[in-house]
Amino acid sequence: MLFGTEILTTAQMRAIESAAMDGGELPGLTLMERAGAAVAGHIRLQWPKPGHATILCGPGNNGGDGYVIARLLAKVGWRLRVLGLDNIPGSDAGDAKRRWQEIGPILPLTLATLRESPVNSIHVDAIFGTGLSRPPQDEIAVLLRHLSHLTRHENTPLVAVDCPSGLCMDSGRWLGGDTDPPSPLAATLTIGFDSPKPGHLLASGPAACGRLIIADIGLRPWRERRTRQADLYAIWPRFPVHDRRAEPIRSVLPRMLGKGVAAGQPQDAHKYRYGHALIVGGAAGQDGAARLAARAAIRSGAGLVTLGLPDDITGHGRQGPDALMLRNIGNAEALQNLLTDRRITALCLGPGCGLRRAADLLPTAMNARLPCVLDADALSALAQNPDWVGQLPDHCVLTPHEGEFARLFPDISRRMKKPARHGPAYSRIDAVREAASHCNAVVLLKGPDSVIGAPDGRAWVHSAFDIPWLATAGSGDVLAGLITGLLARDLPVLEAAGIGCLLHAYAARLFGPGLIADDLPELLPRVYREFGL
Ligand SMILES: NC(=O)C1=CN([C@@H]2O[C@H](COP(=O)(O)OP(=O)(O)OC[C@H]3O[C@@H](n4cnc5c(N)ncnc54)[C@H](O)[C@@H]3O)[C@@H](O)[C@H]2O)[C@@H](O)CC1
Ligand SMILES: Nc1ncnc2c1ncn2[C@@H]1O[C@H](COP(=O)(O)OP(=O)(O)O)[C@@H](O)[C@H]1O
Ligand SMILES: [K+]
Repeated sequence: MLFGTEILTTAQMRAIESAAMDGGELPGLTLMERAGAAVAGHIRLQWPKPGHATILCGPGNNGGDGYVIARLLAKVGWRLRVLGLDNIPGSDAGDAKRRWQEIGPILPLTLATLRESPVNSIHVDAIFGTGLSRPPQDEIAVLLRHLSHLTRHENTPLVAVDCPSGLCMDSGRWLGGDTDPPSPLAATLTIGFDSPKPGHLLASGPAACGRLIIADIGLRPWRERRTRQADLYAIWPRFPVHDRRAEPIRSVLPRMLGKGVAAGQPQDAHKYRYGHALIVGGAAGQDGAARLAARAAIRSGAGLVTLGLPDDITGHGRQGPDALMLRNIGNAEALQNLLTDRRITALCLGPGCGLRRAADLLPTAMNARLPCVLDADALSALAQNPDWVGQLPDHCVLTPHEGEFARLFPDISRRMKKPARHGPAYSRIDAVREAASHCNAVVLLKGPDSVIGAPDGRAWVHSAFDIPWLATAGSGDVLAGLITGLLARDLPVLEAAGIGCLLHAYAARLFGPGLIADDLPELLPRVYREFGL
């Protein structure tokens, strides 16, 4: 099942470009003209009145795009300063450069020439693209430092061609050497080509790119002709994509979430057909977390949801929807007894559980061999007992935030945090894939750039940089409950985690700032309506 927008690594992008060029069907210079024309077109949309532009052209094909942009803007009345370096003779970039030189001069790409640009000039960064493999050095490093200052502190508009220079497009991390620390650019607009790259969506990428647009340069036939199945998707693009590749997700959702005839369900369906989720929470004072999870589970469309709390608090007056069933789960034995009910189809352990209780209940929860979500304290209990990692049931989702991930997978986390000295740098996607394969479970590493990885290597990225208000106490508990509800409803495990992540963020997007976690489950019916369910 494929949906979302495919993310291409830089190596995959290069392979697709080569396939197009090698067949002679799409010469490199034509691709470069299309890339340059796409950027020039978006510059004109953003600034309809011709003004002044400073185009910074690097040594490779990214620089070649820059010369095309210069030529096309000059044609429609823009005033230009073009700064460039030597190009490899005979390259497409060399040809693009010569065509520009028939119109105007090229000044050296140095700090001194950059400083002479008029203050009202927009700047176009065509220095490095996906070919950057080591940290920028010497004169270019100095120039990028100044450009970083202009974009971050002087509000200089910057248009990045493919990506802001210095960013590793496989990880979204700035490449930095020992002597030249990274100079983070903050572009106004980034125009990427054909498909998003990991660097557009992860880590420092989104803040560096500003508004992201993915432009069509006619590579779709070669992208689709590949024999290997795609395994990396952006599941909710916050960027306009040139074609409608994101569309299928809308058609998959009704099938997965809808109930009744229209969704292909038998007409005699009853609540047990939609699953029974068990959410196990903790002691008084912390029981809110499990209550939030249970609310989300029942709003996921699960047929029944049971909230299991310790003996001492289930009797203390009810809170939350009356639709929830309450059970006393005082210890592992009580959990074991409850789990003999074969109608329970998924389990969530962790939110508000407390570490001791989570550690006490976790072996029993794992032994049930049910689809399950382990969150919060259950993850800490797992981190303290690394032997248990090998005993996780088949359909298991771990939902760590960065701190929990570091406790669970300290070596992987250290690799992810080591300074990025060369590309492709170790990314959140690499880390999650490694973790998922290590524990044979789906791992959802939460954050503004959530990555969901399956043990078979499939991975989905969800970008939530546009909704910082989702980072609010209890929102992770809601996510855990929502995923549990979807698992109870028999969604495959990667889909349950990914779609849970998507619906959760979509609810936050609908609500806007001021959101508290309690609002999220109540917004789910509106989210389903927006998806046409
Ligand atoms: N025909 C193609 O392959 C197309 C490429 N396009 C553009 O080309 C870009 C990729 O081009 P390239 O692969 O030439 O690479 P880039 O233009 O991104 O830059 C890499 C160039 O700089 C050198 N380099 C790498 N790191 C360096 C460093 N730290 N200091 C100094 N030099 C360094 C590399 O050896 C290479 O020559 C894309 O981002 C896109 O903008 C587009 O024109 C579409 C078509
Ligand atoms: N900066 C951010 N922007 C958008 N979403 C975020 C950001 N940081 C975290 N999130 C999301 O918010 C939720 C927080 O979960 P978690 O850290 O478990 O919080 P809690 O334990 O308080 O429930 C996750 O879904 C995560 O992906
Ligand atoms: K660039």
